[in-house]
Amino acid sequence: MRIACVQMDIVFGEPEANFNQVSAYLAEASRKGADTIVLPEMWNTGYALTKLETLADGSNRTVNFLKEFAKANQVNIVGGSVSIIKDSGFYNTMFVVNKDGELVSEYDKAHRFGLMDEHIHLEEGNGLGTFELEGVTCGGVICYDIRFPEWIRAQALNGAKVIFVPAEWPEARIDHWKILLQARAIENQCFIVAVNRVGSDPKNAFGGSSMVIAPWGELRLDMAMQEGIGYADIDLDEVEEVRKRIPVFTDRREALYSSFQPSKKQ
Ligand SMILES: O=C(O)CCC(=O)C(=O)O
Repeated sequence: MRIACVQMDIVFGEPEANFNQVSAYLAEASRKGADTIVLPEMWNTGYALTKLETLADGSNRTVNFLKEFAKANQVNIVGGSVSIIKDSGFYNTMFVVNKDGELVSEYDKAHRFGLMDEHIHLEEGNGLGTFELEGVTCGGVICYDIRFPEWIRAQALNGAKVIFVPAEWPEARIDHWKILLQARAIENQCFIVAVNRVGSDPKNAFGGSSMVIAPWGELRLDMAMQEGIGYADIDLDEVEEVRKRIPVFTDRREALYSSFQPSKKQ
């Protein structure tokens, strides 16, 4: 599977400019033979959370745009995430479409990041976010979600062999990003494809470092601060090889772990 990671700057609060940028990146990546193109988090609006009433997608625009491109160009798109409006409020949502232009996943970010006011402006998701792409079970989580190892583990236990992570991760904590992602790949013995943005918004400078990490933990792509598209070819047989070499999933002791769950506070 040839993966293309779109490490772009995002124009704060300007969906039109961002749709134009993403169109150009999708066209370039598909021209260069990508099977699966991955976008960053909240690429339509950036973190313009106080303006979501007017800016967030309430019309299926993003889904239709991704579906049409995917079908016309026979490419899978892990559509990063976008801000959208549903009946119950605003969400930070990842759409994934396959080469036939079918929507195979709609995942709402499960853990809201307080340092960036998500808990004030966004609703939290409750779905797991695993999906099939060309017969391979994949997972998707968004940015802050990677700080919750049990959440990524739940995807791996549900069969995910490749986990996609779109993000807007600040440069100030980019060491955490790199270490957490590598740990998530090693402990779950799966590929991690993580796409962060570059550039800045009024509150944060972002740290790039989009990466493809193999199930043994090696970096197959590290984009550092380079703006543009990075490519990596991944061989899914590696997942089985690593899982055979060190059979973590066979050796897990679920009953033991649950016997030590802390009792609820009164
Ligand atoms: O966990 C972090 O340090 C960054 C998380 C974040 O930026 C986000 O979830 O948008």
